[in-house]
Amino acid sequence: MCSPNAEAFLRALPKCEHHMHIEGSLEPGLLFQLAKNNGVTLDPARYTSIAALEERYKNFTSLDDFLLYFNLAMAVLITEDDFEALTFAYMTRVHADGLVHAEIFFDPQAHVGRGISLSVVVAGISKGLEKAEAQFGITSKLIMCFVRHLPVESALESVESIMEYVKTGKVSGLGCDSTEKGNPPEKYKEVYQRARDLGMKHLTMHSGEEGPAAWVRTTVEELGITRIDHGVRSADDPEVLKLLVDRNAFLTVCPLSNVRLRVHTDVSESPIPKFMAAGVKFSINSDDPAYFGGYVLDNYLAVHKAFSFSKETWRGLAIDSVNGSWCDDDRKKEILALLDNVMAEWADKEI
Ligand code: HPA
Ligand SMILES: [Zn+2]
Repeated sequence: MCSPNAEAFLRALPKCEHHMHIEGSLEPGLLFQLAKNNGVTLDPARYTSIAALEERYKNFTSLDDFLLYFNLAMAVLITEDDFEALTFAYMTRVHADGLVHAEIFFDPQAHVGRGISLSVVVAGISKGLEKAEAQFGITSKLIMCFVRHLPVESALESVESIMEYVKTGKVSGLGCDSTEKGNPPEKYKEVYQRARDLGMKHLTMHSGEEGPAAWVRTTVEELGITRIDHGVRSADDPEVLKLLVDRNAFLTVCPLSNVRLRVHTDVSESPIPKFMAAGVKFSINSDDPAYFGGYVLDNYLAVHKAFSFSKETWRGLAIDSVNGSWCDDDRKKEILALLDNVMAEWADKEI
């Protein structure tokens, strides 16, 4: 347990989230509601009740076991309003957690492949983000991910089709997710190169979640990508940690996800202290909050419970999180000013 003061401090700390799949914020309640609204029949063996589904989510055996549920559930997302509702529900929830900036993934291929047009998906998510900025002041960026379980050709098509939304500013970056085992990063060199050629500026990649530290090395050295989603397996190789520091790389770490997907058995096994000792920069994120037992603050609390950081340490992590963001310098300054205010308010209080 965290003390009430620690919880209040971590809630107040201005937080940025860089690793959250919007489809992974689809709570069982909204899932059943949208299935009903849209007349979607869910597999009755898997989707019996909210409680049963929540129990099943506590027993994922691997990334692929989770991905089965993650991909099945998307069937209920049909209309622009569905995507807007999903996005706004997430933003409302994290506003209460003290999130001030969100960089959000979505998987275009997963939607286009089942007949939902890209324009519907992007318009719905964008509306949810715009409404949240107007109402809560949370700034955001939208990042498309291509999925590793489909052929490279499909990823190339997906990157090409997203460019019209990059040009209008609705989409800001490219990531890569889904099954890691059997899909080493070098397989996707061409996809990232195409994105660069087309003018995509912000690049990130899920790497070193289940795959080895050597794949994080490849991601950095051969693909030239220095934002790494997860990257926790880097801690297995001190040379890779050194490479991450030398290249000023940034990891988006997801502690509760790593426990639910059995990367570690407990948050206390997270390599976060190793990253800090080595000087590797990272942020703390929820990944798929509806599936992994918590939103961004829950992840901060779990880290605090495991490692009992001081206020100053948390301040340093909050600064790294701001600096690792893809927002502009003015927004970074605003968030850092919020952080100064919080630190001043908490100057005389213990956590
Ligand atoms: O953590 C993840 N890893 C890979 N693919 C994913 N798709 C959603 N979340 C994840
Ligand atoms: Zn992820």
